[in-house]
Amino acid sequence: MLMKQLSLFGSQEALQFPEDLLGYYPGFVPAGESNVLIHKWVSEVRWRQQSMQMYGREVIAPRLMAWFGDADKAYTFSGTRFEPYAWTPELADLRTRIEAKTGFTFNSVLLNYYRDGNDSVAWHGDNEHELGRNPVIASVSLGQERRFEFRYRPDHSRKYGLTLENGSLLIMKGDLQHTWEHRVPKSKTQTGARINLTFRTIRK
Ligand SMILES: O=C(O)CCC(=O)C(=O)O
Ligand SMILES: [Fe+2]
Repeated sequence: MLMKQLSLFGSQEALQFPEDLLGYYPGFVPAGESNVLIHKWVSEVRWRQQSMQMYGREVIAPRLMAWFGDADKAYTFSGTRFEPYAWTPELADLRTRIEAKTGFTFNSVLLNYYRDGNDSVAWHGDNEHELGRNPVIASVSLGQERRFEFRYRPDHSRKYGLTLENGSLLIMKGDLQHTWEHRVPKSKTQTGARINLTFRTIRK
């Protein structure tokens, strides 16, 4: 499934993508449940639009964010400190299902709300100090499918992409965050709302 998904901007290089760094599980959240969760979270979550330091400049993040997790697990990225909201029953349930499926454990989750195709996340790696070396990140995507792209840090011309479908679970692991960057580019055609959840382990 992943091989089929990992289409390339170039050609036969797709074969060289280190697949042990990714796991992709389409349909992890059933469509009906996904719909209910999106509607609930769009209206109930206390979303924040962060301003953050990007390449030395203050920029407003082109999406909304919310951070949930164990009370003592604050998270700092791009110069902003996030104090977590407490786990909700739905988020705790999703976490349990991911842990059961993958065998990995998580103590926090970042929600990103992409209101339409103009919302995006720029090239970055989730290699913050709090996540430790070779973090495992479980990414659940709900709603509008969007393109998810990777580029190799030492050579930006090595790029790959996959489509994160409604209800899919993507596992990122190994040294992916240190050796590759990822992004969700803006889209003129994928205009619906999307919520992405990245389950993480804050080490402190
Ligand atoms: O929305 C996504 O699929 C990815 C979000 C992301 O990369 C992040 O929150 O670090
Ligand atoms: Fe990320």
